[in-house]
Amino acid sequence: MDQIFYSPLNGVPSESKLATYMVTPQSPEFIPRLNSSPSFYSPYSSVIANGSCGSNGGGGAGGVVVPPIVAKPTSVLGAPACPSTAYSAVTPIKGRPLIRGDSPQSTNNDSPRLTPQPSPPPTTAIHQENVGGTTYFYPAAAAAGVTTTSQACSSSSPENGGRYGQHHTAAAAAAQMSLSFTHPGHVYPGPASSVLSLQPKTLLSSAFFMPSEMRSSIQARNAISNTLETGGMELPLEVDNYHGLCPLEPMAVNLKLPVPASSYKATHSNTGVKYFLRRIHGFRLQSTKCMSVVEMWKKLQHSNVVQLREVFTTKAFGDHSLVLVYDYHPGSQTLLSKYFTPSVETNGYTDPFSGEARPFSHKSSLQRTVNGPMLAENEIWFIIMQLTAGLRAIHQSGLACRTLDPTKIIITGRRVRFSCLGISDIVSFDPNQANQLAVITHYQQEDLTSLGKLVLALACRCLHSIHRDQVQASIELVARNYSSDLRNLILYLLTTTNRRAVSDLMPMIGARFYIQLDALQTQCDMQDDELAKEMENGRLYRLLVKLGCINERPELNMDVTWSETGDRYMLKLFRDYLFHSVSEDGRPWLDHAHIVQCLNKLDAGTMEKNILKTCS
Ligand SMILES: Nc1ncnc2c1ncn2[C@@H]1O[C@H](COP(=O)(O)OP(=O)(O)OP(=O)(O)O)[C@@H](O)[C@H]1O
Repeated sequence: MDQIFYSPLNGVPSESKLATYMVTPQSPEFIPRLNSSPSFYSPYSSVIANGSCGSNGGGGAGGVVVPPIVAKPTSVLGAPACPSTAYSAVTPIKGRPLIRGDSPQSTNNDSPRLTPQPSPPPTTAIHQENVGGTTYFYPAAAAAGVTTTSQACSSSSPENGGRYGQHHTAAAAAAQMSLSFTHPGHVYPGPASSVLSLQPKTLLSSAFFMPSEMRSSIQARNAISNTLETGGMELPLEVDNYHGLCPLEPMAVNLKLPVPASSYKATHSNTGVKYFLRRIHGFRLQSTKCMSVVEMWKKLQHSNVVQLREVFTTKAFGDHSLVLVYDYHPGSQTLLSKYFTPSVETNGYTDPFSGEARPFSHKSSLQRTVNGPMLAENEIWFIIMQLTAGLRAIHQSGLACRTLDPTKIIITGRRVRFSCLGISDIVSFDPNQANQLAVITHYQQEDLTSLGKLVLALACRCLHSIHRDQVQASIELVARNYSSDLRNLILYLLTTTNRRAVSDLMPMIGARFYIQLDALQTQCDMQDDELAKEMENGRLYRLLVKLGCINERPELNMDVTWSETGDRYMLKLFRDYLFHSVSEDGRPWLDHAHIVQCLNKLDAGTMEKNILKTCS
């Protein structure tokens, strides 16, 4: 529970138990107030009417309106003339299904449920009433409202021939035109029209929850992040400040790094945050001078770079190991596994006209790849843009990537990141090197050549395409299938006679940049909308937690401060109104919109009244 304390502002008497659970419209948080004076910004006035004896002409059910805030508990618990203890919030089920753009209210035109009404100005005048030993507090304005509503109630009583519940409630709603949500901003207003057109066909569930693809992808990432599979490897329980090591690759040998290495996911022992550890096997740090380079890498923050967090040496693995700690991005794939791994035959059928099986194929050997179809040009440019963005940040920091290889670039969803940066700088650090800058410039040029090879391999969807004797054929393939801009970019990067710079690639990307920017911003809009939805869901969840903690505590021996008696009994009635409503013929009446709407009203502290009928 959130421990938020407010200074007293209005005049609700401190004896009120309700004050303990008051939710302020300004900040609808649970306010535990033990041994402190009450502190409310404005009167809490969520109204729950209790069931009471009575009958109507229609179905033998009856109801009364009780004062706002609290009701007389004995009218339910000890109603002598009403043997039935069952009560129900009668709500018609005549509504049509909720469709996009509908508010839950609009589905039931003849529903007795109350519509949000304009709220009265905050008042500090409190009306106090003692009924049967229980003291009730409500704002003076509400007290007047009660009178009005009670009068409306009697005028539509069964004796007057009205259908008591519905007519009465409608009258109550009419009598409270001046009441409303104090904070209409606390309700998800539905998607913006700009987002609506981007979403797949509306499902009712999407009105409340995120799309199932988004949920399953987040769930998959979380599952990967939480896994503790060690793959049968004997690993130390703790390595420096990290525990829960899980290997991320079966073999402890890394082919693309200058030294044997292995990678793990691990949890930081103090913070519980997960990190990616790259262990360099059997490595002794010769000189601490290389720590200056480590510091430079640690400072480099970019959305296309996996950030280096720290470097330490350890003997926990039984040897002298160097461990580099990076940010962990669950669900990542290397570019190699995503784009250069042979696709699996799904049905056992092999196309006899593909690959080497067709010797006189018009296809070149480059095209006879089983890595999947050639990529759409936009996808290649999307990768180029992210790689050049990351590379630009690296080079501008006076560093070089040095491991620009498909196994050392990871892709998470649509995000591409350089991974394992700084390893080459540490393991091949030469303290005697006089001109470090000249060396870096050389490595930066090598980065650009490697980038050219990678783009060529991506365009041909084949790693063989960058072999010396294949390069010419590969570039012809690119010229045939893609724009001249892509071909020119590759040629520029592979022409090692000129001094190249990553910033020169920007004009070649040109207006494609705007396409990608548009795609990203559209994605941001959609995610923003989902966030708004989930924010409201989180608020409702907290509210339910609070209700759940208070409701149904018979073990507290009918203590008046608990829910079986006294003020908190109203919360139990409200819970039943939320979840246990039945239709007029006694069938369970389940409506998500009703629950959401009622919780929102509770949270906002509306002055509305609901009728609960006792079943005869
Ligand atoms: N920062 C990271 N967060 C999460 N997973 C990562 C991260 N960096 C790499 N990985 C994943 O860890 C696994 C191992 O990475 P590694 O760089 O060793 O790739 P590799 O293909 O095994 O390379 P090599 O052939 O050189 O061993 C890969 O599946 C990669 O997707």
